[in-house]
Amino acid sequence: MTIGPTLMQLETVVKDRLAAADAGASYVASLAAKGRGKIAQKLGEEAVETVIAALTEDDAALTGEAADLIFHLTVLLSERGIGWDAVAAELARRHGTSGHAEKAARND
Ligand SMILES: N=c1c2ncn([C@@H]3O[C@H](COP(=O)(O)OP(=O)(O)OP(=O)(O)O)[C@@H](O)[C@H]3O)c2ncn1[C@@H]1O[C@H](COP(=O)(O)O)[C@@H](O)[C@H]1O
Repeated sequence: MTIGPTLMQLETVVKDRLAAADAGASYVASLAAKGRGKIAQKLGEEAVETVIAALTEDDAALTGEAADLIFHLTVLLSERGIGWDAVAAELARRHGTSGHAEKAARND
């Protein structure tokens, strides 16, 4: 199992749900209907849960929280119109650049 195709499949489904006129039984559509702030809030909650799992829980729990985190990040990026291809391009641009050099380039 590789992450790339899985993320692209998820992104396709998420974009489809975001475009749906009727939220119906879709979690993605119902979350998006509450607004970008709510999606961002959920992402933040999942990030905290991931950190807690990393520090206090087993590998299975951490893996589950990581999946929740990436799912909600996919929803937020898609709602902003940003695809995983753009994130992949940014990571590829950084590849071979040391983290310190990258930080200096961003001047932070
Ligand atoms: N990967 C996921 C996924 N991961 C987590 N979740 C949902 O994310 C929600 C938030 O998790 P929480 O632990 O915070 O649970 P909660 O207390 O019910 O959430 P809130 O009431 O606080 O919003 C849960 O309802 C999970 O079911 C997901 N819902 C959907 N997907 C994918 O998105 C696709 C589209 O889903 P629908 O929009 O439901 O058709 C699906 O086919 C899946 O591939």
